[in-house]
Amino acid sequence: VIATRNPMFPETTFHKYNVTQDYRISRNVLGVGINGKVVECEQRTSGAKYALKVLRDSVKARREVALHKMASNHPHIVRVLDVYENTYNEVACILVVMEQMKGGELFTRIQDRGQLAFTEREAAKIMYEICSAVNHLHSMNIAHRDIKPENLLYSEPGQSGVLKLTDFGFAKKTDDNETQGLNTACFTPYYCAPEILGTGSYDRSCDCWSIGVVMYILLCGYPPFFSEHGEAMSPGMKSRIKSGKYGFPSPEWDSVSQAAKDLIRKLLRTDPNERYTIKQVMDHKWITHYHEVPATPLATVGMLADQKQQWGEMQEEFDKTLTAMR
Ligand SMILES: c1cc2nc(N[C@H]3CCCNC3)c3c(n2n1)NCC3
Repeated sequence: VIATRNPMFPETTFHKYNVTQDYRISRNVLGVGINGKVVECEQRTSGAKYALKVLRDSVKARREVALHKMASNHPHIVRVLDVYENTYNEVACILVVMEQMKGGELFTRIQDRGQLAFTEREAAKIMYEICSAVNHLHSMNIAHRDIKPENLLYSEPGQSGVLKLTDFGFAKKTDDNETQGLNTACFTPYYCAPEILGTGSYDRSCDCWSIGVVMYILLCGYPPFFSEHGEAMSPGMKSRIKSGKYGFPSPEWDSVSQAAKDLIRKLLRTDPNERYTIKQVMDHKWITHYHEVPATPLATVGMLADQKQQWGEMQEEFDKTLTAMR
């Protein structure tokens, strides 16, 4: 069957025939996102298991799928195998077949380590993997804009698992079209104020903020910004984020390296223009020389277990801040 060309995203072709011709869809729901659910499916020819995401057809769904598929040929981004445009109970749907992530979420994996200490060097390796995925996206002018713990999954349980980024529901192209428009012959950009030219990099900078928050949680087991008594996005929390108020409290941060704290300071800058770009992160020795980072045991495993009941609130606050930044 020939996959037809899709005018919306010329480089992405969606199969028009029914996904059930190629895959048996199981009832086993793997996960639920705000823009669709993920169920297990089995490829009929090979019997191999995959993850299927069902989205109602829309411009937003097509953008998500096109950007994810464009970016998915990276070792730390969930691979997209096939995309279908089907009608399902008379509703137009987009169905994405992806590799199935069977190793659970990043922080669940760390929490379940029990007695085996989680070290700063392991945190640095994890950050290197996440940053390489983000570097790949930003070099394609794609901003993910939803980098958070539940979108960082392991491919397999146990040591063979590879950490990957998923969920492109908020991703967007950042080569901002107005600059393209302004590059036409009649316009001489060098007289133009910077804010007119735009750099389209504000979206990318929210990915670097997320990286800073994930790195902070990896190193201590709790988030840098939290509201008093857990109410969602309290005024105090909003001003703290704007003021960038957070610390490296004793004793859990005392043994963390200066290089790690330096990188966090560069990522959790409230002014997006001052915040490190992913290029600068990939030049930071704590990331590129992660194998030389001290293997100091961290308080993370114990703290994640103690903060278990606050974890849901932390995720909600992460979401509220991402929403505010997008
Ligand atoms: C590929 C994609 C995917 N997404 C998943 N879950 C999503 C749900 C929405 C938030 N992000 C993660 C799960 C998976 N997979 N596998 N396996 C278990 C759960």
